[in-house]
Amino acid sequence: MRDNLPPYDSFLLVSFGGPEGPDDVMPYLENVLRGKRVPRERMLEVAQHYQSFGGVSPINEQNRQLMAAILSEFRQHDVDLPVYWGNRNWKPYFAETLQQMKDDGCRRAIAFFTSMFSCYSGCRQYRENIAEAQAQVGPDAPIVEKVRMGFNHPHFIDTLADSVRQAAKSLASDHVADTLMFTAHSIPNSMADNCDYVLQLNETCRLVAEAAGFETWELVFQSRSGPPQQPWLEPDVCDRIEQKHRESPIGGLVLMPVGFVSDHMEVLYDLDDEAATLCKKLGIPLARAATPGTAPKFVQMIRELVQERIANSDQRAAVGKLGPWHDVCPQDCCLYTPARRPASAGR
Ligand SMILES: C=CC1=C(C)c2cc3[nH]c(cc4nc(cc5[nH]c(cc1n2)c(C)c5CCC(=O)O)C(CCC(=O)O)=C4C)c(C)c3C=C
Ligand SMILES: [Fe+2]
Ligand SMILES: [Fe+2]
Repeated sequence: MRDNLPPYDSFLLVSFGGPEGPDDVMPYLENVLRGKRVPRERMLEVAQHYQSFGGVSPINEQNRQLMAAILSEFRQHDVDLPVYWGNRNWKPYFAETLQQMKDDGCRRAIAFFTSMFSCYSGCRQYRENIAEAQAQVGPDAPIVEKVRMGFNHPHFIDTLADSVRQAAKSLASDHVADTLMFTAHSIPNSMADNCDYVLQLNETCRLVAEAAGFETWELVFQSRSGPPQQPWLEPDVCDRIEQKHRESPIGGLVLMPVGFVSDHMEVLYDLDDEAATLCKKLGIPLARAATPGTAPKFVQMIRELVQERIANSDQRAAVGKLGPWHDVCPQDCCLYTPARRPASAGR
């Protein structure tokens, strides 16, 4: 069956999407939270975060810039694929992008998801979304195959380590960066139980800390949205900063948003506003490390993940203990209870 597949003829950037004006905020959040157990008060609270930035999330502009950087990287390295972009929660939605790709004659795409760690939200849900979009477009919809997770790719580790070193340096003139905390999106424990999210995050943090010259580090979580009675991954970033500072005063804190590839609203609000306000109150010097954005090594990683897939190469760059992650997700990959429809298309 795989032997009869058409050659790869396109690249698809798969992302989350964000509102582009005040009227978009509520419909966007309704999309994000569909099927999720999140109290309405939390939804309204998050709506205020977006409204305080004029209702515009920077994520879409960041993805446009990432697309341009990927296209330029492809051109410089003879990767002859057109670049497309689709989102789960805002325009351009996957169905319109796949329709456009079909109209342009694309039959088989390689996809990069803007999630570096495996969980329902960052892996399986995207594959389900793509399968639904393919069903809408019809039998000639392009096949979509994702590249493997890049959490332990050497260029990703280098990108984050550069960023941690840079942040530590920005503190160094009058304060010593003695504390390194990595933050990732909290998820329900019941979601974390069925995937390798925490395993992969710990491995990335360990590798980045080592490369950046930190002997100790901690992984903490942010942007929790569940009801109080539902256990989500902890500790929360602000709780942990406060607790750690009480145990032994922090001389200088580097916060690295390891779980996010660009400075979107959850980074700007939960870290640059909330965590920064807390640090100011406690007198803790803080440097927030930059997310990858369009960093050249990050874009190079995306290009190399695409090339290894096209070449069907057995050379798979990966550092650390876990080895290169799977190209094709197994049937039960990143399941989330209550059980959902199997994601059989959008491999
Ligand atoms: C049950 C899990 C999650 C809920 C509920 C949730 C609510 C929620 N999320 C955002 C905005 C963003 N989330 C992003 C990433 C992200 N979200 C979850 C899980 C839940 N979010 C995970 C595991 C992740 C990381 C993996 C991924 O899908 O990317 C992002 C960043 C997306 C990106 O491409 O960088 C945003 C933005 C809101 C507003 C929200 C509602 C309260
Ligand atoms: Fe989220
Ligand atoms: Fe997966």
